[in-house]
Amino acid sequence: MSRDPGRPASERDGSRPTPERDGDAAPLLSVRDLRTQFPTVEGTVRAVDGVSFDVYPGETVCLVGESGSGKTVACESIARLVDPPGEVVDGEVRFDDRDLLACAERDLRAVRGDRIAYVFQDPQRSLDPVYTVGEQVTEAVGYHRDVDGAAARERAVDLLDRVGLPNPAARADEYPHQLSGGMKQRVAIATALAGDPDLLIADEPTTALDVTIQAQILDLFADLGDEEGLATLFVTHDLGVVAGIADRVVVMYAGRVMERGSVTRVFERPAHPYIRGLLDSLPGRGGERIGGEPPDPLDPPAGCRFHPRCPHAVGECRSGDGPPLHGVDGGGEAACVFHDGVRDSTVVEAGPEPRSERDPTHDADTSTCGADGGPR
Ligand SMILES: Nc1ncnc2c1ncn2[C@@H]1O[C@H](COP(=O)(O)OP(=O)(O)OP(=O)(O)O)[C@@H](O)[C@H]1O
Ligand code: NI
Repeated sequence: MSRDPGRPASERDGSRPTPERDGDAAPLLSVRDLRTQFPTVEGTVRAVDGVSFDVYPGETVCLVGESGSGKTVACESIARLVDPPGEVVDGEVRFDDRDLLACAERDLRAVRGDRIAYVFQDPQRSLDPVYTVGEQVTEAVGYHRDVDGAAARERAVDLLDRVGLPNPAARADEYPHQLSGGMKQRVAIATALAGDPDLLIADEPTTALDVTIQAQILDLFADLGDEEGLATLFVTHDLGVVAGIADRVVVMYAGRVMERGSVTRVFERPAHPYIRGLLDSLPGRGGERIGGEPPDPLDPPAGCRFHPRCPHAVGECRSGDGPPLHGVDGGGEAACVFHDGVRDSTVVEAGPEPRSERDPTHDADTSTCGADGGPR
Protein backbone atom coordinates (compact mmCIF):
# COMPACT_ATOMS: atom_id res chain seq x y z
CA MET A 1 0.00 0.00 0.00
CA SER A 2 2.18 2.80 -1.25
CA ARG A 3 1.83 6.02 0.63
CA ASP A 4 4.08 8.46 -1.15
CA PRO A 5 7.31 7.36 0.49
CA GLY A 6 9.22 10.23 -1.11
CA ARG A 7 7.67 12.68 1.29
CA PRO A 8 9.69 13.82 4.25
CA ALA A 9 8.83 11.60 7.16
CA SER A 10 8.21 14.51 9.46
CA GLU A 11 7.66 18.21 9.16
CA ARG A 12 7.89 18.71 12.85
CA ASP A 13 11.50 19.79 12.77
CA GLY A 14 10.45 22.61 10.47
CA SER A 15 13.61 22.20 8.47
CA ARG A 16 11.86 21.55 5.18
CA PRO A 17 8.84 23.74 4.65
CA THR A 18 7.41 21.58 1.88
CA PRO A 19 4.35 23.27 0.40
CA GLU A 20 1.14 21.52 1.30
CA ARG A 21 -0.41 22.05 -2.10
CA ASP A 22 0.97 21.27 -5.49
CA GLY A 23 1.20 24.01 -8.07
CA ASP A 24 2.97 27.27 -8.52
CA ALA A 25 1.32 29.50 -5.97
CA ALA A 26 3.33 30.19 -2.85
CA PRO A 27 1.52 30.03 0.46
CA LEU A 28 0.43 33.35 1.92
CA LEU A 29 0.90 32.03 5.43
CA SER A 30 3.22 29.22 6.30
CA VAL A 31 3.33 27.94 9.86
CA ARG A 32 6.17 25.58 10.77
CA ASP A 33 6.73 23.69 14.00
CA LEU A 34 4.91 26.27 16.10
CA ARG A 35 5.22 25.69 19.84
CA THR A 36 3.53 27.79 22.50
CA GLN A 37 3.68 27.14 26.21
CA PHE A 38 2.13 28.50 29.38
CA PRO A 39 4.04 28.15 32.61
CA THR A 40 1.61 27.42 35.46
CA VAL A 41 2.08 26.50 39.10
CA GLU A 42 1.24 22.90 38.26
CA GLY A 43 3.68 22.71 35.36
CA THR A 44 4.07 23.72 31.73
CA VAL A 45 1.07 23.59 29.43
CA ARG A 46 2.28 22.81 25.91
CA ALA A 47 -0.82 24.26 24.32
CA VAL A 48 0.58 24.19 20.78
CA ASP A 49 3.26 21.58 20.36
CA GLY A 50 4.79 21.45 16.90
CA VAL A 51 2.06 22.65 14.54
CA SER A 52 2.63 23.13 10.79
CA PHE A 53 0.26 24.13 8.02
CA ASP A 54 -0.13 26.55 5.12
CA VAL A 55 -2.80 28.97 3.96
CA TYR A 56 -2.80 29.87 0.27
CA PRO A 57 -4.15 33.12 -1.21
CA GLY A 58 -7.92 33.14 -1.51
CA GLU A 59 -8.55 29.87 0.31
CA THR A 60 -10.35 29.04 3.52
CA VAL A 61 -8.54 26.75 5.92
CA CYS A 62 -10.53 25.48 8.86
CA LEU A 63 -8.79 24.65 12.11
CA VAL A 64 -10.91 22.04 13.87
CA GLY A 65 -10.71 19.99 17.03
CA GLU A 66 -12.35 19.57 20.39
CA SER A 67 -12.26 22.24 23.07
CA GLY A 68 -8.76 22.68 24.46
CA SER A 69 -6.95 21.29 21.43
CA GLY A 70 -5.01 24.55 20.94
CA LYS A 71 -6.89 26.23 18.09
CA THR A 72 -7.13 29.64 19.74
CA VAL A 73 -3.58 29.56 21.05
CA ALA A 74 -2.32 28.60 17.57
CA CYS A 75 -4.11 31.60 16.00
CA GLU A 76 -2.98 33.98 18.72
CA SER A 77 0.57 32.70 18.31
CA ILE A 78 0.49 33.35 14.57
CA ALA A 79 -0.61 36.93 15.15
CA ARG A 80 1.69 37.28 18.18
CA LEU A 81 -1.21 38.00 20.45
CA VAL A 82 -0.39 35.49 23.20
CA ASP A 83 -0.40 37.22 26.56
CA PRO A 84 2.57 36.63 28.89
CA PRO A 85 3.49 34.47 30.65
CA GLY A 86 2.37 32.45 27.64
CA GLU A 87 5.17 32.31 25.10
CA VAL A 88 5.83 31.12 21.59
CA VAL A 89 8.97 29.10 22.27
CA ASP A 90 9.71 27.81 18.80
CA GLY A 91 8.64 27.79 15.20
CA GLU A 92 8.29 29.97 12.18
CA VAL A 93 5.33 31.95 10.88
CA ARG A 94 6.02 33.12 7.35
CA PHE A 95 3.63 35.66 5.95
CA ASP A 96 4.58 36.84 2.49
CA ASP A 97 8.19 35.88 3.14
CA ARG A 98 8.45 37.67 6.43
CA ASP A 99 8.86 35.70 9.64
CA LEU A 100 6.27 37.26 11.89
CA LEU A 101 7.81 35.66 14.97
CA ALA A 102 11.15 37.29 14.26
CA CYS A 103 10.15 40.74 13.03
CA ALA A 104 10.14 43.91 15.11
CA GLU A 105 6.97 44.83 16.95
CA ARG A 106 6.57 47.93 14.79
CA ASP A 107 6.69 45.95 11.53
CA LEU A 108 4.38 43.40 13.01
CA ARG A 109 1.81 46.05 13.92
CA ALA A 110 1.83 47.27 10.33
CA VAL A 111 1.17 43.76 9.02
CA ARG A 112 -1.45 42.99 11.64
CA GLY A 113 -3.30 46.23 11.19
CA ASP A 114 -3.19 46.19 7.43
CA ARG A 115 -2.83 42.77 5.83
CA ILE A 116 -3.91 40.41 8.57
CA ALA A 117 -7.22 41.01 10.31
CA TYR A 118 -8.24 39.16 13.44
CA VAL A 119 -11.70 38.40 14.78
CA PHE A 120 -11.59 37.24 18.38
CA GLN A 121 -13.93 34.69 19.89
CA ASP A 122 -15.01 37.45 22.28
CA PRO A 123 -16.12 40.53 20.29
CA GLN A 124 -15.41 42.69 23.33
CA ARG A 125 -11.73 42.26 22.56
CA SER A 126 -12.14 43.71 19.07
CA LEU A 127 -14.16 46.81 19.91
CA ASP A 128 -13.41 50.06 21.68
CA PRO A 129 -16.16 51.03 24.13
CA VAL A 130 -15.66 54.79 23.73
CA TYR A 131 -16.34 55.04 19.99
CA THR A 132 -19.56 54.41 18.13
CA VAL A 133 -19.57 51.33 15.96
CA GLY A 134 -19.80 53.52 12.87
CA GLU A 135 -16.69 55.44 13.93
CA GLN A 136 -14.78 52.22 14.44
CA VAL A 137 -15.63 50.70 11.10
CA THR A 138 -15.16 54.04 9.33
CA GLU A 139 -11.75 54.48 10.90
CA ALA A 140 -10.75 51.01 9.76
CA VAL A 141 -11.87 51.84 6.22
CA GLY A 142 -10.08 55.19 6.20
CA TYR A 143 -6.92 53.74 7.68
CA HIS A 144 -6.49 51.40 4.76
CA ARG A 145 -8.08 53.24 1.89
CA ASP A 146 -7.44 56.67 0.59
CA VAL A 147 -11.01 57.89 0.80
CA ASP A 148 -12.70 60.96 2.21
CA GLY A 149 -14.80 60.81 5.37
CA ALA A 150 -18.17 60.56 3.65
CA ALA A 151 -17.07 57.74 1.36
CA ALA A 152 -15.49 55.86 4.26
CA ARG A 153 -18.67 56.21 6.27
CA GLU A 154 -20.71 54.98 3.31
CA ARG A 155 -18.52 51.92 2.94
CA ALA A 156 -18.73 51.31 6.71
CA VAL A 157 -22.52 51.32 6.62
CA ASP A 158 -22.45 49.05 3.59
CA LEU A 159 -20.21 46.59 5.46
CA LEU A 160 -22.45 46.71 8.52
CA ASP A 161 -25.33 45.88 6.22
CA ARG A 162 -23.43 43.00 4.64
CA VAL A 163 -22.67 41.42 8.03
CA GLY A 164 -26.39 41.52 8.79
CA LEU A 165 -26.62 44.39 11.26
CA PRO A 166 -30.24 45.55 11.13
CA ASN A 167 -30.81 49.18 10.29
CA PRO A 168 -27.08 49.81 9.85
CA ALA A 169 -27.21 53.57 9.19
CA ALA A 170 -28.88 54.19 12.55
CA ARG A 171 -26.97 51.51 14.45
CA ALA A 172 -23.72 53.05 13.29
CA ASP A 173 -24.30 55.86 15.79
CA GLU A 174 -24.61 53.51 18.73
CA TYR A 175 -21.89 52.41 21.12
CA PRO A 176 -20.85 48.78 21.54
CA HIS A 177 -22.60 48.46 24.91
CA GLN A 178 -25.92 49.26 23.24
CA LEU A 179 -25.64 46.18 21.05
CA SER A 180 -26.24 42.52 21.79
CA GLY A 181 -23.31 40.10 21.79
CA GLY A 182 -24.20 38.80 18.35
CA MET A 183 -24.42 42.32 16.93
CA LYS A 184 -21.08 43.21 18.50
CA GLN A 185 -19.52 40.22 16.78
CA ARG A 186 -20.97 41.37 13.45
CA VAL A 187 -19.46 44.81 14.00
CA ALA A 188 -16.13 43.19 14.87
CA ILE A 189 -16.27 41.24 11.62
CA ALA A 190 -17.15 44.39 9.65
CA THR A 191 -14.19 46.19 11.24
CA ALA A 192 -11.87 43.32 10.37
CA LEU A 193 -13.02 43.29 6.75
CA ALA A 194 -12.99 47.07 6.39
CA GLY A 195 -9.34 47.26 5.47
CA ASP A 196 -9.39 44.67 2.70
CA PRO A 197 -7.01 42.32 4.49
CA ASP A 198 -5.22 39.54 2.62
CA LEU A 199 -5.68 37.15 5.52
CA LEU A 200 -8.52 36.99 8.01
CA ILE A 201 -7.97 34.96 11.16
CA ALA A 202 -11.39 34.30 12.62
CA ASP A 203 -11.71 32.42 15.90
CA GLU A 204 -15.20 30.92 16.20
CA PRO A 205 -16.61 34.16 14.79
CA THR A 206 -20.10 32.86 14.20
CA THR A 207 -20.63 30.51 17.14
CA ALA A 208 -22.73 33.00 19.10
CA LEU A 209 -24.88 34.00 16.13
CA ASP A 210 -28.20 32.57 15.08
CA VAL A 211 -28.11 30.28 12.07
CA THR A 212 -29.49 32.76 9.57
CA ILE A 213 -26.94 35.44 10.41
CA GLN A 214 -24.23 32.80 10.60
CA ALA A 215 -25.08 31.67 7.08
CA GLN A 216 -25.08 35.26 5.85
CA ILE A 217 -21.62 35.90 7.29
CA LEU A 218 -20.22 32.65 5.94
CA ASP A 219 -21.56 33.63 2.52
CA LEU A 220 -19.90 37.00 2.86
CA PHE A 221 -16.55 35.36 3.65
CA ALA A 222 -16.99 33.10 0.63
CA ASP A 223 -17.79 36.07 -1.63
CA LEU A 224 -14.76 37.98 -0.39
CA GLY A 225 -12.62 34.92 -1.02
CA ASP A 226 -13.88 34.67 -4.59
CA GLU A 227 -14.00 38.35 -5.42
CA GLU A 228 -11.09 39.80 -3.53
CA GLY A 229 -8.87 36.82 -2.92
CA LEU A 230 -9.31 37.01 0.85
CA ALA A 231 -7.71 34.02 2.56
CA THR A 232 -9.26 32.90 5.82
CA LEU A 233 -8.02 30.83 8.71
CA PHE A 234 -11.26 29.87 10.37
CA VAL A 235 -11.49 28.22 13.78
CA THR A 236 -14.57 26.20 14.53
CA HIS A 237 -15.64 22.96 16.08
CA ASP A 238 -18.79 22.89 13.98
CA LEU A 239 -18.08 20.30 11.28
CA GLY A 240 -21.21 21.41 9.42
CA VAL A 241 -19.67 24.85 9.01
CA VAL A 242 -16.40 23.26 7.92
CA ALA A 243 -18.17 21.26 5.22
CA GLY A 244 -19.80 24.45 3.96
CA ILE A 245 -16.84 26.80 3.81
CA ALA A 246 -13.47 25.05 3.97
CA ASP A 247 -11.14 24.40 1.09
CA ARG A 248 -8.77 22.60 3.39
CA VAL A 249 -8.90 21.33 6.93
CA VAL A 250 -6.31 21.12 9.70
CA VAL A 251 -7.37 18.82 12.53
CA MET A 252 -5.83 19.50 15.93
CA TYR A 253 -5.80 17.34 19.01
CA ALA A 254 -4.00 18.10 22.28
CA GLY A 255 -1.75 20.71 20.69
CA ARG A 256 -0.76 18.64 17.67
CA VAL A 257 -1.91 18.36 14.07
CA MET A 258 -3.53 14.97 13.58
CA GLU A 259 -4.55 15.41 9.96
CA ARG A 260 -4.46 17.89 7.10
CA GLY A 261 -6.09 17.72 3.72
CA SER A 262 -8.70 19.03 1.33
CA VAL A 263 -12.16 19.20 2.84
CA THR A 264 -13.43 16.71 0.28
CA ARG A 265 -10.79 14.12 1.02
CA VAL A 266 -10.98 14.55 4.80
CA PHE A 267 -14.77 14.27 4.88
CA GLU A 268 -15.00 11.42 2.40
CA ARG A 269 -11.95 9.50 3.50
CA PRO A 270 -10.84 10.63 6.95
CA ALA A 271 -7.43 9.14 7.52
CA HIS A 272 -6.85 9.64 11.23
CA PRO A 273 -9.07 7.71 13.66
CA TYR A 274 -9.67 10.94 15.59
CA ILE A 275 -11.32 12.91 12.78
CA ARG A 276 -12.93 9.72 11.59
CA GLY A 277 -14.53 9.39 15.04
CA LEU A 278 -15.65 13.02 15.05
CA LEU A 279 -17.25 12.65 11.63
CA ASP A 280 -18.88 9.32 12.45
CA SER A 281 -20.55 10.82 15.50
CA LEU A 282 -22.29 13.53 13.47
CA PRO A 283 -26.08 13.26 13.44
CA GLY A 284 -27.22 10.88 10.75
CA ARG A 285 -23.88 9.13 10.43
CA GLY A 286 -24.84 6.45 12.89
CA GLY A 287 -21.63 6.36 14.87
CA GLU A 288 -21.15 6.96 18.55
CA ARG A 289 -19.41 9.84 20.22
CA ILE A 290 -15.71 9.13 20.76
CA GLY A 291 -15.36 7.66 24.23
CA GLY A 292 -13.13 9.22 26.87
CA GLU A 293 -11.88 12.75 27.20
CA PRO A 294 -8.97 14.73 25.74
CA PRO A 295 -5.80 14.36 27.82
CA ASP A 296 -4.71 16.50 30.73
CA PRO A 297 -2.75 19.31 29.01
CA LEU A 298 -0.19 19.21 31.82
CA ASP A 299 0.45 15.52 31.35
CA PRO A 300 -0.40 14.27 27.86
CA PRO A 301 0.18 10.57 27.18
CA ALA A 302 3.32 9.37 25.46
CA GLY A 303 3.09 8.36 21.84
CA CYS A 304 0.08 9.42 19.85
CA ARG A 305 -1.92 11.70 22.12
CA PHE A 306 -5.13 10.18 20.90
CA HIS A 307 -4.13 6.57 21.62
CA PRO A 308 -6.05 6.16 24.91
CA ARG A 309 -9.27 6.86 22.99
CA CYS A 310 -8.36 5.19 19.73
CA PRO A 311 -10.13 1.99 18.73
CA HIS A 312 -7.19 1.00 16.54
CA ALA A 313 -4.24 1.72 18.86
CA VAL A 314 -1.37 -0.73 18.69
CA GLY A 315 1.78 -0.96 20.82
CA GLU A 316 3.74 1.52 18.74
CA CYS A 317 1.10 4.20 19.32
CA ARG A 318 1.78 4.20 23.05
CA SER A 319 5.41 5.24 23.21
CA GLY A 320 7.78 7.79 21.76
CA ASP A 321 6.83 11.26 20.66
CA GLY A 322 3.89 10.28 18.49
CA PRO A 323 3.88 9.46 14.79
CA PRO A 324 4.96 12.04 12.22
CA LEU A 325 2.60 13.24 9.51
CA HIS A 326 2.50 10.61 6.78
CA GLY A 327 1.16 11.32 3.29
CA VAL A 328 -2.21 9.65 2.71
CA ASP A 329 -3.96 8.38 -0.40
CA GLY A 330 -6.02 11.15 -1.94
CA GLY A 331 -3.74 13.92 -0.64
CA GLY A 332 -2.87 15.47 2.66
CA GLU A 333 -1.30 13.87 5.71
CA ALA A 334 -2.22 12.05 8.88
CA ALA A 335 -0.15 11.58 12.03
CA CYS A 336 -1.06 7.93 12.39
CA VAL A 337 1.05 4.78 12.20
CA PHE A 338 -1.53 3.16 9.95
CA HIS A 339 -0.42 5.54 7.20
CA ASP A 340 3.28 4.73 7.48
CA GLY A 341 3.23 3.05 4.09
CA VAL A 342 3.79 -0.37 5.63
CA ARG A 343 0.63 -1.01 7.60
CA ASP A 344 -2.75 -1.48 5.99
CA SER A 345 -4.42 1.91 6.25
CA THR A 346 -7.78 0.53 5.23
CA VAL A 347 -8.38 -0.65 8.80
CA VAL A 348 -8.93 3.00 9.72
CA GLU A 349 -11.25 3.55 6.78
CA ALA A 350 -13.23 0.45 7.68
CA GLY A 351 -13.93 1.84 11.14
CA PRO A 352 -13.68 0.04 14.45
CA GLU A 353 -13.45 -3.74 14.07
CA PRO A 354 -12.45 -6.45 16.46
CA ARG A 355 -8.80 -5.79 16.97
CA SER A 356 -7.67 -9.34 16.34
CA GLU A 357 -8.63 -8.99 12.69
CA ARG A 358 -6.24 -6.16 12.21
CA ASP A 359 -3.18 -6.55 14.28
CA PRO A 360 -2.82 -9.99 15.74
CA THR A 361 0.66 -9.22 16.99
CA HIS A 362 -0.77 -6.76 19.46
CA ASP A 363 -3.69 -8.79 20.65
CA ALA A 364 -2.12 -8.91 24.06
CA ASP A 365 -2.55 -5.19 24.64
CA THR A 366 -5.91 -4.61 23.07
CA SER A 367 -7.34 -2.87 26.10
CA THR A 368 -6.66 0.85 26.21
CA CYS A 369 -4.85 0.36 29.49
CA GLY A 370 -1.43 -0.39 28.05
CA ALA A 371 1.30 -0.10 30.66
CA ASP A 372 2.93 2.85 28.95
CA GLY A 373 0.01 5.14 28.54
CA GLY A 374 -3.48 4.09 29.48
CA PRO A 375 -6.09 6.62 30.43
CA ARG A 376 -5.21 8.57 33.51
N1 LIG B 1 -3.43 31.57 29.70
C1 LIG B 1 -3.35 30.23 29.77
N2 LIG B 1 -2.73 29.63 30.80
C2 LIG B 1 -2.63 28.28 30.88
N3 LIG B 1 -3.13 27.44 29.97
C3 LIG B 1 -3.77 27.98 28.92
C4 LIG B 1 -3.92 29.41 28.76
N4 LIG B 1 -4.62 29.64 27.62
C5 LIG B 1 -4.88 28.43 27.10
N5 LIG B 1 -4.38 27.44 27.86
C6 LIG B 1 -4.47 26.00 27.62
O1 LIG B 1 -4.02 25.74 26.31
C7 LIG B 1 -4.77 24.68 25.75
C8 LIG B 1 -5.33 25.11 24.41
O2 LIG B 1 -6.32 26.10 24.61
P1 LIG B 1 -7.12 26.80 23.43
O3 LIG B 1 -7.91 27.91 24.01
O4 LIG B 1 -6.18 27.15 22.34
O5 LIG B 1 -8.07 25.63 22.95
P2 LIG B 1 -9.18 25.70 21.79
O6 LIG B 1 -8.88 24.57 20.87
O7 LIG B 1 -9.24 27.05 21.22
O8 LIG B 1 -10.51 25.34 22.60
P3 LIG B 1 -12.02 25.96 22.45
O9 LIG B 1 -12.65 25.18 21.33
O10 LIG B 1 -12.64 25.67 23.77
O11 LIG B 1 -11.91 27.42 22.17
C9 LIG B 1 -5.83 24.29 26.75
O12 LIG B 1 -5.38 23.18 27.48
C10 LIG B 1 -5.89 25.50 27.64
O13 LIG B 1 -6.28 25.13 28.93
NI1 NI C 1 -10.69 28.51 21.20
